[in-house]
Amino acid sequence: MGTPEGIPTPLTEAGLTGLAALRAEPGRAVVALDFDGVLAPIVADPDSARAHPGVVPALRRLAPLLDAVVVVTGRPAGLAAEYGGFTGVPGLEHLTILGHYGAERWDAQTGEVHAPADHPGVAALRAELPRALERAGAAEGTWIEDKGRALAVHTRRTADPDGTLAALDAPLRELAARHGLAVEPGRMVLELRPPGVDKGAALTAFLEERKAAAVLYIGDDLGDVAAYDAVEDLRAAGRPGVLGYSAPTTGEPPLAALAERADLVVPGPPGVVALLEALSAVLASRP
Ligand SMILES: O=P(O)(O)OC[C@H]1O[C@H](O[C@H]2O[C@H](CO)[C@@H](O)[C@H](O)[C@H]2O)[C@H](O)[C@@H](O)[C@@H]1O
Repeated sequence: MGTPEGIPTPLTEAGLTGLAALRAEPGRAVVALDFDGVLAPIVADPDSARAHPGVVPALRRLAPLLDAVVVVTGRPAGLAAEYGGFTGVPGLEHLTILGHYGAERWDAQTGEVHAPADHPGVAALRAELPRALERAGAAEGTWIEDKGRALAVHTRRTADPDGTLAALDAPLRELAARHGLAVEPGRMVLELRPPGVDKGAALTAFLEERKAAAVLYIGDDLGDVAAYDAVEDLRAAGRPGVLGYSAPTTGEPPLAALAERADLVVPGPPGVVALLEALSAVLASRP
């Protein structure tokens, strides 16, 4: 079910209120988007992930109608800018990327990444992780993604991705704790990263900075739960928001932690693009 303009009808009162607020005052609204699984289709090799071809055209139309568009991702901010195709794009001059769960920030206007100093635990972990995975009996196909200021252990390419992930959970948590790092679980991945940031805090700070009157957030993975919490906190404080969920199109089951809370569900990145296009058409035709 959707509106005549092609925007899915929010399933909840809070979502209806949030969408109405965004439509009433788009110039004071922020659209916040996760990268992998929302803007970029999920693929086996994270280095091959690229934004869906419809993303940049859709954002070019939408961004000038809003206060801001922000990408909130676990990726390094500069890498998300590159894989998204967001650099030097007319219409996206004000795009912001909050990378590494908010530790890094990239602004299209400068093309610069702002980041804190490296956490010393990551270098120590880098030296120890391959042996630790061997000791834990990690299944063939388990591999390490070196993200610079974090390390992610992927199991998607093993024979039993969920079983391998479950078996690695305890040893990786022990290892992370020993190096003063946090564990960030995701789709067939456990990331060991510096603590102290999450997508919720990053989103809240960005919305404060923009003095945003309404927000639409779209996520797909466990890292987005903190952003959902942040939007719900803002809603409780009287600031409208819409929670969007980009559901898997690859045969994976939906993630209950988001699917059960979402106001809007769309089918993966193609569904996100369709939503962004419908939204920009509606906003552009306002009297
Ligand atoms: O916050 P996000 O933008 O969703 O990034 C979170 C993690 O995404 C990546 O992993 C996921 O996407 C991969 C590419 O499609 C896929 O192979 C993997 O199974 C997914 O978990 C990325 O590799 C991680 O570094 C990010 O933390």
